[in-house]
Amino acid sequence: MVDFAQRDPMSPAFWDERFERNFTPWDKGGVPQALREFAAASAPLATLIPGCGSAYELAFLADAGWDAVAIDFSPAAVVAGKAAAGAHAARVVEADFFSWQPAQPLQLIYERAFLCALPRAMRPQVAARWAALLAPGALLAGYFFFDEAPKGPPFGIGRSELQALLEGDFECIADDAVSDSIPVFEGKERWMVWRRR
Ligand SMILES: C[S@@+](CC[C@H](N)C(=O)[O-])C[C@H]1O[C@@H](n2cnc3c(N)ncnc32)[C@H](O)[C@@H]1O
Repeated sequence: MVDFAQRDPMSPAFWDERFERNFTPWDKGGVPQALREFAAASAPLATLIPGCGSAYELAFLADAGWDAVAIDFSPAAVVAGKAAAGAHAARVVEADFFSWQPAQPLQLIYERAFLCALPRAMRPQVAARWAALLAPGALLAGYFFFDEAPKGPPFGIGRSELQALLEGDFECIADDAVSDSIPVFEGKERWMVWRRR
């Protein structure tokens, strides 16, 4: 019998199936360079990593003294994330981004391959949730995937579409080329930092 949940990226089963058969072409296998540089230049921030997958960034930030939590709604992703997090495994939590509530105010949401994992129609809801979770001055920082291919995931976005999506609630304060992309994102991703208005 066909399991339709496995064809819907809004369903945890879609992602479970990929983690369980080790088909994770978005997975960098480590911490990307621009995040390393951002963290080195910043005081520790209370950070959320939504749709964390393998969550390499969680241990990196926690080891540096950041109060970071990583969430994913796929149980198989959480298993992978906890394994990568080692001593910080308790900070990798099974939760849905759209209903999870922070225990304390967030200062940063880190984005990598989460926005592009969801159907294009979900973008206004993702942006609204980012805005709701961040107080004025807090940051949304990470990797944004620019592409026009209709099929996904990953579902790329256009530059003007991203601007229109975020400019009501966020101001872009960094927009940089990425030096260490993996093949699926090569030449099509930017490191961006957006500050909540
Ligand atoms: C393409 S993967 C990216 C994983 C990770 N951010 C990375 O860079 O490797 C997308 C992840 O988002 C998770 N996800 C999708 N929708 C979610 C939701 N509503 N709440 C929490 N996690 C979600 C999936 O389970 C999957 O692990």
